[in-house]
Amino acid sequence: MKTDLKSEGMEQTMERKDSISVIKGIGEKTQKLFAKLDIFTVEDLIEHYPRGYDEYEEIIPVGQLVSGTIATIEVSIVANPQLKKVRGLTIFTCRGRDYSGDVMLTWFNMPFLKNTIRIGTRLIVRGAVTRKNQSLVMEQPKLLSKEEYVNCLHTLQPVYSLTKGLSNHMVTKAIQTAVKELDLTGDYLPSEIRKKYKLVDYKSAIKRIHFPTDKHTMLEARKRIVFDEFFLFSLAMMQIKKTKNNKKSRYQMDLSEDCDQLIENLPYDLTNAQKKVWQEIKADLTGGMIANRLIQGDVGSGKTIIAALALLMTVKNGYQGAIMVPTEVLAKQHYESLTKELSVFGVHCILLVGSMTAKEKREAYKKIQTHEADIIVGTHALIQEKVVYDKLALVVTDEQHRFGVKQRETFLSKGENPHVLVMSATPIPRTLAIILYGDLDLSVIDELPATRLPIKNCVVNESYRPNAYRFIEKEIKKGRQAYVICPMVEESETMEAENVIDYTEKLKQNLPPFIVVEYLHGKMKAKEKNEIMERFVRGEIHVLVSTTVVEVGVNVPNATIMMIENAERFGLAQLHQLRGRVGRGEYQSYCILFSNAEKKETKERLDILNHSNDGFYIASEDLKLRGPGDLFGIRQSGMLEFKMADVFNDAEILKDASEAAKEIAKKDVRLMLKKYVALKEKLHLYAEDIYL
Ligand SMILES: Nc1ncnc2c1ncn2[C@@H]1O[C@H](COP(=O)(O)OP(=O)(O)OP(=O)(O)O)[C@@H](O)[C@H]1O
Repeated sequence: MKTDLKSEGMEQTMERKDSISVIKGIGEKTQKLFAKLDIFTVEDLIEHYPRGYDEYEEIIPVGQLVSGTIATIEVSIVANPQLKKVRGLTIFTCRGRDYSGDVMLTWFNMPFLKNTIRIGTRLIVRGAVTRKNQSLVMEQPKLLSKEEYVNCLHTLQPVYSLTKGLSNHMVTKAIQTAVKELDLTGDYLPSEIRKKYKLVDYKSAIKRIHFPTDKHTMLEARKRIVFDEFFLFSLAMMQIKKTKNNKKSRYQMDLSEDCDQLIENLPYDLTNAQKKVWQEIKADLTGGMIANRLIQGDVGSGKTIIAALALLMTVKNGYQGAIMVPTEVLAKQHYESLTKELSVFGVHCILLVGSMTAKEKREAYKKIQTHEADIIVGTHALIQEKVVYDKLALVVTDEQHRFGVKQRETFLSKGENPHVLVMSATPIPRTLAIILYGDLDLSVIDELPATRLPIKNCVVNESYRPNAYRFIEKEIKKGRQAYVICPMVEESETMEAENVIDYTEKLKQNLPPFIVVEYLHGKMKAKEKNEIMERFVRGEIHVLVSTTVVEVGVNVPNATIMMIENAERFGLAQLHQLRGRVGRGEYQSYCILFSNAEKKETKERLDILNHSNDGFYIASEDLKLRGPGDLFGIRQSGMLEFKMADVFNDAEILKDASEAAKEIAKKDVRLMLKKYVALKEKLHLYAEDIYL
């Protein structure tokens, strides 16, 4: 019926949940384009916030145009425009002039302009200025009517994320219509919270974030939106914690002497931090409630043995356990170390990864279903539909930030509410972790094994290269191994692969022939990667040249050198992760950071790594220097994806929002009170978005 109303031009009220097709001008084709941006409903559309703003400037004389800037000019067309066709592209060119000079104006694929732009036409145009063959050019400038120009002057024009075929103008127009026609009154955020935290109402926030009159109103709108994102997130986490975590577990366990025996068998003593965390986990598993715990610990702090202990306890209680990791290389490694450590206790581990043959997989499924397998180690393959577990009581996920909440949830649905341990080496401060992982209890391994020698670091330039090669040679002669992280190539994985191969060849020429050098890159098949990694683990490869695929979690304690090319191109947290691949054993380890960058800031940044081996410290320093950026890889996480909020930059708002959520949760976590009806509905939609 809605379409009829639209065609008849009758008054209609748009609903947030309506498809965007109710908006005038959005046909099937445009709808598909919006879908590429994950915009399906009117609500999605109004929550497609600008990624920035364009500030329109005063008209300037052509004589003042500077190449590389954006400017607005008013010119007369002084020669007959030209319309050319070049390889299917129509190019419309004309010469504009004002009292101070000439500029060429060019438009692509807009042949119809010839009907409106002729010799003598006066135009106001805005666009990027470049210089081509000595003349100034504006390509594809925006044509503005006098009225538009006056309206836009000194305002902030929204700039949106787009997709091919969808222009900023189209998105702006659609949002303008939605904001006009949608009833935005009726704020879901309780008024007492708005008052307490000095937040503008929802309607103003939406209007002003898209079409702000000035910076101040935009910032006010932004504050409200960021607050909402954090608030809904925190409240959702609190609900989960209340409803899911406070449930009785059907897998209440007893302590097992075998765990003590495993600790006895280790060639080292657990650190106090490891002991403390193990106590916490034992209390969880024997406590009768479903455990959901995040184990946070710096690289190399020894999280794996904690996972092994928990899995052993699970198996000794007659249940199955699973551990899911982000890469096959890592899965294989965990599989091998668990098999080695646990087979003496009669535990049967199996591996399940994507690269296995259909037959191998079928066998694995069978072993899982019949409980012949006690512990299943694998990648995403573990959550395939075909996998049927038998009494899956514990799920360990490694490096949680690589998995979204959705994947975690799918995994959970495989068992009957198993206990969950999430291992993370992401160095976020405890205060922040408590909020962001609000649905999990938190344990921190804040101590490295005492036997570890601190890694020796150096930041060097090209002139040090021969020394670096000799140093690698010396270490290898002592029986050690080295990682070399290749310069980054951003264009494509294929180019990256070629680059690694070329680089390896060059490196071989610079090292004596007895040194075995191999490479690893993202384009290689999982099987090939595994083979290389296995040979490296066995010590058959001395130097492993790699892209950052080695970053996550591999453990080869015999490797003592990490040499990183173009270190300035990496974030500090990533460099810290890479460096964490060495210094994992009893030998003195070294990290050589190559950088030819001259910039003072770059040097300062790398210097932080040079002087500290503490992930938390490095992260906080990097934050000060660079701002949040993608520092912790947190943006990749499904869980911490906010449309506008930034967990680091907006930490203050995050604190307030979580406080506000706590206040409500304390009184009425399920939002049963009448005054929370709108909030409940909003939260429901939000939660659907992040969990389903
Ligand atoms: N208490 C300890 N004393 C000495 N060595 C230990 C101790 N705990 C673990 N290790 C060893 O330290 C190395 C690193 O441990 P592990 O692989 O568990 O680190 P991790 O915390 O998972 O680090 P990452 O996040 O980098 O993967 C392993 O070789 C492990 O055997």
